[in-house]
Amino acid sequence: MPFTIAIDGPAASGKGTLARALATHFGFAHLDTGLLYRAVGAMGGDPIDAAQRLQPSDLQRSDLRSAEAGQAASRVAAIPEVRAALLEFQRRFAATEPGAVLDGRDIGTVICPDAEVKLYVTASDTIRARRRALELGADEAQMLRELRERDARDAVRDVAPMKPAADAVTLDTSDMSIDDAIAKAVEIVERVRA
Ligand SMILES: Nc1ncnc2c1ncn2[C@@H]1O[C@H](COP(=O)(O)OP(=O)(O)O)[C@@H](O)[C@H]1O
Ligand SMILES: Nc1ccn([C@@H]2O[C@H](COP(=O)(O)OP(=O)(O)O)[C@@H](O)[C@H]2O)c(=O)n1
Repeated sequence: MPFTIAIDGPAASGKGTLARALATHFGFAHLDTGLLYRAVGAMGGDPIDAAQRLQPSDLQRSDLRSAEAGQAASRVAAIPEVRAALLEFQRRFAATEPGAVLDGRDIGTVICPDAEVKLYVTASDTIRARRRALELGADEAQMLRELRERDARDAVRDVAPMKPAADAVTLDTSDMSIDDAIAKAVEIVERVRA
């Protein structure tokens, strides 16, 4: 039986950091599902067509981490046909790996509703903006506006909106160092695996 860890939460809350650390700690495979939407947004043209033609090599583009790519991702992510085109790949990843960590917005609610562990990672928007500004070398106030706009769009869309699954454990990392957050996440997973 595969063991799946679902990690959701708003932009720059620390999902990817925790997902990578958990994958390393437990020897699991990791899928950053945001990259799929970022790649579709960056491909240009008709987003539905882009999602249907998406190849693993499209995820290797070097421009996917930018704030602009994040905004473009959030716009194409609201299109139901784009989400439908990406769903099977994500589910298959979780089902075929003996242990898998997926991070995104709808992993615990839509992609892997039966995941053994569901984390909803949050932090205050000002702290998230500061972290992302530091990461990208960008202006903090601009990052705050960008994150708020993207979170609002992700939370209100009709299909697979960003929200915690009913059975998710919320981890607020506002006052946690990266090491503290990783230790807490490992502890939550270990409690389930025991
Ligand atoms: N607990 C934390 N304390 C300080 N910085 C953090 C923490 N968690 C993550 N970061 C940093 O914040 C930025 C965003 O984290 P990331 O894991 O990419 O978030 P997400 O995947 O949710 O967008 C990265 O630069 C990361 O190193
Ligand atoms: N499972 C997912 C993952 C990302 N996304 C969309 O893709 C965008 C980029 O996601 P991301 O996880 O790479 O963004 P960050 O949280 O790293 O800033 C999000 O703002 C969402 O609109 C989604 O809708 N569903």
